[in-house]
Amino acid sequence: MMSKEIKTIGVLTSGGDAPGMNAAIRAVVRTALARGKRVMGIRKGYQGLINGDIFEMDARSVSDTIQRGGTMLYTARCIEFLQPEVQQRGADMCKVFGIDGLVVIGGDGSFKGAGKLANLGINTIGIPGTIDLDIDCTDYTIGFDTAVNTAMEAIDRLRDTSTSHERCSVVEVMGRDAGYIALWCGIVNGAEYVFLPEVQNIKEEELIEKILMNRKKGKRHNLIIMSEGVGGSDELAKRIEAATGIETRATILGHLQRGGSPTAVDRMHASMMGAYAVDLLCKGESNRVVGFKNNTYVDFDIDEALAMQKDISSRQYEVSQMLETR
Ligand SMILES: Nc1ncnc2c1ncn2[C@@H]1O[C@H](COP(=O)(O)OP(=O)(O)OP(=O)(O)O)[C@@H](O)[C@H]1O
Ligand SMILES: O=P(O)(O)OC[C@H]1O[C@](O)(CO)[C@@H](O)[C@@H]1O
Ligand SMILES: [Mg+2]
Repeated sequence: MMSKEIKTIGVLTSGGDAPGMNAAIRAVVRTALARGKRVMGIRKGYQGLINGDIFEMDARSVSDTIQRGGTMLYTARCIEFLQPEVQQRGADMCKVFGIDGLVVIGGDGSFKGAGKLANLGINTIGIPGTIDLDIDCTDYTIGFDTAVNTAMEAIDRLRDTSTSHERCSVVEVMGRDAGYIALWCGIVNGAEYVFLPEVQNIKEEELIEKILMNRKKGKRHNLIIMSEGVGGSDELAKRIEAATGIETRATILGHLQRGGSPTAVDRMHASMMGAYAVDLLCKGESNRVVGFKNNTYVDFDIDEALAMQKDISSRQYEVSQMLETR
């Protein structure tokens, strides 16, 4: 059977924003126009889709956006979209606006929504846009590089003040279920200890012991990095201070990690993935997620991609432990 020819491509961003989403939107819009398609921008993720917050885009709509953080299409976590009747409303709204192909830029939750629309007859393609790096079918997710560099620079600054006061710092970085930002910062900021949601055997006594040993060795500063998913940085700081007598401060970096101008790495992956997604739609594909594996752009069935479970790199974790102060 001949696959239907896509005439109008919609694009939306969903879930947490990520630096590089604008570069991905720009690539979708300009590639689609280059392939002779109409493009419709959908504001506020699935919320805007069901509300019909949809407008036509041209090449100029994405001018001066490649260097900007956030998403020019806005984003949302639309809880209603978990309901089948609301998903049907989304598919109907696509038809009202003539959208027969849809690119969804977001994380794993957003891909579940895209899968539902694909089952309702809208050709959909997902592009991994999340600072969390928590999608297994791809080695890269748009936003991670910018976010981890932002966290690294912030932690370098904390080290200056912490060392001057001979304090211990507990820093909480983003990652609800995923420890990638924490693990990377553990290595690139030279932390004494990292707490990750993927590693359950937290040994607080070992950490206290290490801080006391470090003080004996003349070390003036200790850095402990914790993923948001582990949580409790304030309480941990209080327990460390009580057990060691060393002044300890907790800092939660929070949403500042999601903002800022995207790095070259993010702009490049976003541009390549955006173009790849449109080409998949032009080939009649649907229910696919774009990935970057072994230095090549690839695509996977959404359901297969969602069934894959991403774990942290055991080698990176091993190296982070080896490089801690001994
Ligand atoms: N099971 C589902 N069925 C339909 N839609 C879903 C489903 N799960 C999530 N979505 C839609 O996708 C949106 C974004 O999902 P979620 O909040 O999990 O973020 P995400 O895309 O995983 O991104 P990130 O984790 O980086 O913030 C949800 O608010 C909802 O609109
Ligand atoms: O912006 P919100 O809704 O507070 O979500 C925060 C979550 O989003 C993420 O930043 C991913 O987008 C997670 O690291 C974090 O747990
Ligand atoms: Mg997610």
